[in-house]
Amino acid sequence: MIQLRLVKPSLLAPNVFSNFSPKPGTGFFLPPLIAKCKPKSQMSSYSTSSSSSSKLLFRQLFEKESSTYTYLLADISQPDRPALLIDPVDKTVDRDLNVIKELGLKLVYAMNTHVHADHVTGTGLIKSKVPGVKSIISKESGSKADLHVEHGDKVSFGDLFLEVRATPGHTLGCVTYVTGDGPDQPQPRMAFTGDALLIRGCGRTDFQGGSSTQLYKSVHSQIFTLPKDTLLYPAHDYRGFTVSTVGEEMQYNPRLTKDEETFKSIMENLNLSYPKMMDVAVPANMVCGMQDLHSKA
Ligand SMILES: N[C@@H](CCC(=O)N[C@@H](CSS)C(=O)NCC(=O)O)C(=O)O
Repeated sequence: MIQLRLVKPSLLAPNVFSNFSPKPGTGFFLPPLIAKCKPKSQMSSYSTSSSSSSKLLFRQLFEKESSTYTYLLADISQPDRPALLIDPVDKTVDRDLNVIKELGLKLVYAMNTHVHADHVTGTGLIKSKVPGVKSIISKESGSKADLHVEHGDKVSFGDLFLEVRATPGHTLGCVTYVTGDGPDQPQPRMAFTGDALLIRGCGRTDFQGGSSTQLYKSVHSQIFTLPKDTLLYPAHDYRGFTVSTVGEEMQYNPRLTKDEETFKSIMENLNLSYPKMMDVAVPANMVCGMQDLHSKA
């Protein structure tokens, strides 16, 4: 297995938006499937067709109580068909694990885009049911997990990989996972935006270290700089949308197409009530769904 070089986390610039590339510094080695990469900004024409790669198996799964999307990705060109889940929900873990079994996949990672406030992550349950699966969340989230990622890291599964882009604003530790840029990676690219960017909307910024200024800057610098045909897959949708593109949201997003001051005013006046599950979900998600295990320890 190839060992990939990492930049020491402490050497990364605190403001990732002024300079996307990780700063050069002393390298060290971490678990081999997570490494630093340097994304390229590209522009191209866009369409709404789905992404294709002979290697990628992709499923979008839905949990209806919290209107959450969970994403399953696997490299089916590999004999062991390594797979990962992005934003699994505790209530739908059995369904998701059953699909993984039916498709003959080997689940390697259960990842979160951020500390969710409206539902409990499925990561903890998955780990208790499938030995060997590693939980992943951003270091910036302050949450406990097996592996912590930072802006610029790369999460590999088989020949495919996801690039980590910091997209704070909904919470401080929000990240967007973007499929790789390169030969054999899915085209168009796919971005799993968590609650940073929703289809024709965005995540609220009124709790958990949220900031409308940060959200505006991070979406513009880390998502809207992706190729326009990049497919956008959010963590939630409340109106029945399933997918969008960078080009579409740059043109039609009713919040993020505005100037920064107007955006801030929109966000200050959303008047949303707090998520019903917030008091249960946040503490559980700060330990990546391992609350029962930790309380018994
Ligand atoms: N009613 C739901 C919570 C709805 C909500 O607040 N959604 C969040 C993402 S989950 S924390 C959000 O950012 N919404 C933005 C928007 O514009 O709707 C519940 O009680 O769980």
